[in-house]
Amino acid sequence: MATGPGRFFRCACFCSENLYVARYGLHVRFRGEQQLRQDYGPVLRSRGCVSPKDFEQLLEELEQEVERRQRLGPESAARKALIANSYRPARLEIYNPLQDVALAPEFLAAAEYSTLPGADLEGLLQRLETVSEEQRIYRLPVFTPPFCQALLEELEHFEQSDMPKGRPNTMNNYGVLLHELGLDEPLVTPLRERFLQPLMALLYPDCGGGGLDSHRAFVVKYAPGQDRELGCHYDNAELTINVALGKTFTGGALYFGGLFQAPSALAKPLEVEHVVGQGILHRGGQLHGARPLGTGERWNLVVWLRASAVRNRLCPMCGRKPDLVDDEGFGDGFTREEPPTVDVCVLT
Ligand SMILES: O=C(O)CCC(=O)C(=O)O
Ligand SMILES: [Fe+2]
Repeated sequence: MATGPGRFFRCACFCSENLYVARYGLHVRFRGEQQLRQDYGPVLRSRGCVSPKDFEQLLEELEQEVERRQRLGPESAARKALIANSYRPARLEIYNPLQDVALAPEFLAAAEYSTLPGADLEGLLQRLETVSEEQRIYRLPVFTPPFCQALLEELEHFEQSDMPKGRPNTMNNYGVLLHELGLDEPLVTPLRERFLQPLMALLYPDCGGGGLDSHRAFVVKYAPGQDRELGCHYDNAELTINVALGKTFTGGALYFGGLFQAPSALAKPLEVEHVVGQGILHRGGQLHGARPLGTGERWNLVVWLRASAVRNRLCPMCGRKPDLVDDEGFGDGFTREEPPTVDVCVLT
């Protein structure tokens, strides 16, 4: 069902900033031909956009991408309504409210610890793996193997159905938007509110971890003949959890650089292998990408976690005060409300 304009908004920059050109491995700002030539002429040439035809093709692609982004909200709501009316799930239990039995014991223990009155960061760090202390990247088991399996089966069933499918984000072409499938309410929102929120509040209090009030959740799929890797980017999120669901694969490790707000280039990226069932926690602003898939298929659940109290001050995508535009559902997590007083500081 379409939710229409509501509490959450997106920033107008969505249609003009951070347009991804996979062929040249570049994110660009786009306001028209002249601006594109002026701002990106040399770097585009250095990446192989040399002939007038190359440039014309790029222009056309960018214009199409802007139009696609402008249509995104209403089209997504229409898909969601159609799926709710006509799609027959294979694994109905996935649509039941999230049960503790779906969650790995380590995840339950870490989340439960985090809700205790005396809980602190040191205690939580004993209950998860620190991948990088400096970069504040952590990992822990999230779902049980049977739940991963059931979710994968359901996602594959949906993929093979004749239902309309949206792209998970502006860089991945294959996967599933969980809110379109109706999985936000039973699965992702409880996961965020009951489990991720207490964890993130201890791990990242300075990034809005204690004030997560919306999310965008999707599954990315990598397979031969489809997407195989993901370019370097930062997420439109304060915090991200990325859970490997399966299937069996080689390659596809995540690599991390510095924070986009303080780029130190990707001189020596940190490589982090995906482990099926486990989730990697990182700051949305941490530059990262995914290495090429070797063999098999890789499906990962990615939840971009948003804290309006942080993003209302500064849109992470354009770096300015957000220019609010109505949107469907959680939009891009901006609100008009005065931010509640939470312990946040803007990253610099
Ligand atoms: O492929 C992956 O595991 C990373 C996906 C990702 O970074 C994203 O979708 O934001
Ligand atoms: Fe990402």
